[in-house]
Amino acid sequence: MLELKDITLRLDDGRAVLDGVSVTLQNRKIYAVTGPNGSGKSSLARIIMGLQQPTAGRILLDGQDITDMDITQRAGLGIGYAFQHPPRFKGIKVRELIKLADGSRNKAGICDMLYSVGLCAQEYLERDADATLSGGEAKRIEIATVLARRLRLAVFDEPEAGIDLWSFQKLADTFREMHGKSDTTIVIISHQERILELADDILLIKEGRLAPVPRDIILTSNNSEANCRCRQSCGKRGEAHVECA
Ligand SMILES: Nc1ncnc2c1ncn2[C@@H]1O[C@H](COP(=O)(O)OP(=O)(O)OP(=O)(O)O)[C@@H](O)[C@H]1O
Repeated sequence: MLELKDITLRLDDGRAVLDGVSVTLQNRKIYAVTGPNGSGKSSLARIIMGLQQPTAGRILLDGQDITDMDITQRAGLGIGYAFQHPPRFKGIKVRELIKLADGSRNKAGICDMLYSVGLCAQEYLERDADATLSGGEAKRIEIATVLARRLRLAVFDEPEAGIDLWSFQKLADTFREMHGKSDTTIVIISHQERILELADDILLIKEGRLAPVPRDIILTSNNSEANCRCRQSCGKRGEAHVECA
C-alpha cells in the first residue's frame, strides 16, 4: 500500500540522514522500525507523514504519488502519526480530543479507547489535555486519538517512551488487538523487544540505510547492547572495550 522509493534526506552540510531507503509496506501489517539512536528512524516517519520533505525519492500510496502532499492532505488520505513528544492542547478536554479523532464514538467508546492505552476513563475524561498532563499521560492520550481514527496507515514514534511497564504491556496488547480487528497498517518505531515480537516485519535502519535482517539477529544484538556497560549502540556486542569508557 505504501511505497518508499529511494528516499534520501540530506542536511545542509551534505550529511545524509537517510540514504536511498526503498521499501513497500503491505496492507494490514505491523512494521517495527528499529535501529541505533540517530540512525534516521524518526526522520523516515516524518517524511512518511509529510512533516519533512525528502531531498530525493518518491512516496506512493496505492500507486498515487503523495510526495508533494503536506501533512493535512496526507491525513485526509488516512495517514496518521503519534509523535515521540506529543503536543498539549490548552482549553480542550481529553474526552473532546478523542471525540475529535473519531466523532462517531459515544462515551462508552471513548472510555474503551482510554482503557486500551491503560488509562482510567473516570479519571481522565474531563481532564484538560494541556501541560498539566505528565509526559506519559499525554503520550498515552495521543496514542488513543491515533488508534481511534481508524486510519489506513498509523505511525507511532517510540510509543514506549515515558510509559510505565504495566501500561506498555497493555499498549502492546492493544496494538495486537487492533491488528486483528482493523485494516490499518501500523508502523511502530521502537527499541522494545515486545514490539519487535508482535511485528510482522522488522525494518532495521543503520546509518540512514535500510537493512532488513532476521528477527533473532536483531534481538540478539539488542540484548547485547543492553548488557554493555557503557550502554551505547556501538555495535561492539556487549563487551566492555577500553574506548567505551
Ligand atoms: N533538521 C536537522 N538538522 C540537523 N540534524 C538533523 C536534522 N534532522 C535530523 N538530524 C540528525 O539526523 C540524525 C537522525 O535523526 P533521527 O531523529 O531521525 O534519528 P532516530 O533514529 O529517530 O534517533 P532516536 O532513536 O534517538 O530517536 C540525527 O543525528 C539527527 O541529529
